[in-house]
Amino acid sequence: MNTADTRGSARHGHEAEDAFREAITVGDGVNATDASREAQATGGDRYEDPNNVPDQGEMELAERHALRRVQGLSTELTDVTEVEYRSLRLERVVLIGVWTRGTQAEADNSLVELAALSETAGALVLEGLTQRRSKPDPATYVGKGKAAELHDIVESTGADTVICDGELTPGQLRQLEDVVKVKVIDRTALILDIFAQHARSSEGKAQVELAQLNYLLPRLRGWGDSLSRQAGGSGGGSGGGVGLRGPGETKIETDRRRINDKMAKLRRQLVHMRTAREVKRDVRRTREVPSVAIAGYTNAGKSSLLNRLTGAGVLVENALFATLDPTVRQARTPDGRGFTLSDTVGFVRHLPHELVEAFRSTLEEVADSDLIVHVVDGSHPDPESQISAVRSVFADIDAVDVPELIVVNKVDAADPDVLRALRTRYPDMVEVSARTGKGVPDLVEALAGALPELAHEVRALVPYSRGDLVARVYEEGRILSEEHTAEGTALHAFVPELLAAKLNEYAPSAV
Ligand SMILES: Nc1nc2c(ncn2[C@@H]2O[C@H](COP(=O)(O)OP(=O)(O)OP(=O)(O)O)[C@@H](O)[C@H]2O)c(=O)[nH]1
Ligand SMILES: [Mg+2]
Repeated sequence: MNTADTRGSARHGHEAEDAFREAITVGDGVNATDASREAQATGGDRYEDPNNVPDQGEMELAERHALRRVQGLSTELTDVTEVEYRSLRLERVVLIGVWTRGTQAEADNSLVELAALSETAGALVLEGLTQRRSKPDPATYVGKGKAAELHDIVESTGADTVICDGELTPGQLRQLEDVVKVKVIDRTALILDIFAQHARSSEGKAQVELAQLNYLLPRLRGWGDSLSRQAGGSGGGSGGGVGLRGPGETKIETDRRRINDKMAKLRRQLVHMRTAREVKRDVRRTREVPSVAIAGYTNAGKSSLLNRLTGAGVLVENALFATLDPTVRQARTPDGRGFTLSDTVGFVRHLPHELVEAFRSTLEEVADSDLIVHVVDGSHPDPESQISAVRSVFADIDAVDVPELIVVNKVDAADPDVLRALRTRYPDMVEVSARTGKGVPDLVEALAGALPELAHEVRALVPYSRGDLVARVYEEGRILSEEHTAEGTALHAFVPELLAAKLNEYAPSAV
């Protein structure tokens, strides 16, 4: 379709003065399936500082790019049965982003990511549009004239939902809906929806539902009056479509107090679940086996890497947020030292704060670990922006003191220039491909080297009745020598503190 230019120049009289700073970009015909997802990039942090007005030159340049289509955004359907299947349960969506700063490429990349998120949620992406503005319109997010254009696009494509690339106020959602006449959801609701679909454990489901209710509460009034929203299934079902799964309209109709009651109940349940998980973790702690958390941007290949390292059989999917429930696996260094490796939920730019709050206890496992393996998608055009998004979550959950090992994955598909830039920036990084296995031995070595030091060197003669202690030295320590004598096992080893104290009972005069 090449109607972009005509759409772009269709200015509305009342906003003529805004004309130069409102350039709407229209995207279509783009495939946000595998190819573009692999090519996706992350844009700048566009909503963090709405007062940061880009300079005039940038804006003028933007004007020249008016009505640029963002390529690669619409869902490609490969066969007819897929079309039928999707039309039953998927929504047809138009994406819209307000681009306040950064480059055109960043703005486009951000919309590509939004398309990937939308598809992960099960939507069919018809168009992607960005508008250049100094800040989002306080009433309708995009400017009034552009909202009217958006309405025309929605009508001509037959879309039933508009997804905005930001967090909108309840008022903005309602007013934009009034103009475009279809359901409008924002990035936060979209991410919550994906989490609702993917949560498996009861803790994960409770966390997501709490986050959804928290999001819903201030929006109760704005939603559901002018448009008839489908009722969502309760508790993370799949009934309501994008943005409406989970609490859904049944809850909208109930009063705030019931929602608050429900939230209080969920919080209580979560405290119990958390206690159970902490007990398990404490058991691991007393064994003094170091814990390594695999963290990183969503789709970076964390689960693939865990599988590669341990053969764990963890779900790998080219979808965002495939993993929501932490998986813990046992692993061993080449010299036999045991440690745990845990897979975690992926991070994303502007992770809704409701979710960071809800997932705090899960994320705290990252903060409590002895080492963070920060997996980076080397095949992404702009991995640095993903690294900084992930690090800002580390800061949120107080994980900044945990040693971090940067592991650049997907080197088989990475651009050599991108890798070169990363190497300069992170000289200690390890390069791997979970797919081909390349670099994995280096990673294992780097991991072994980065585990906390075994500070205690002990010599002990452990009686054969205490075979359990010898087993623990195998598990938690590093054995330098071992000899079976008449009185017991003579050991010379490096071990962690608690174990050293126990072994000292059998040391050292006899050795
Ligand atoms: N080319 C290439 N693709 C990879 C590699 N590692 C993983 N992938 C692909 O990247 C996609 C995401 O992999 P996952 O392991 O699910 O990523 P994740 O980080 O666990 O993702 P979430 O759990 O969704 O946050 C899948 O399609 C993998 O097949 C690699 O080394 N090279
Ligand atoms: Mg995963």
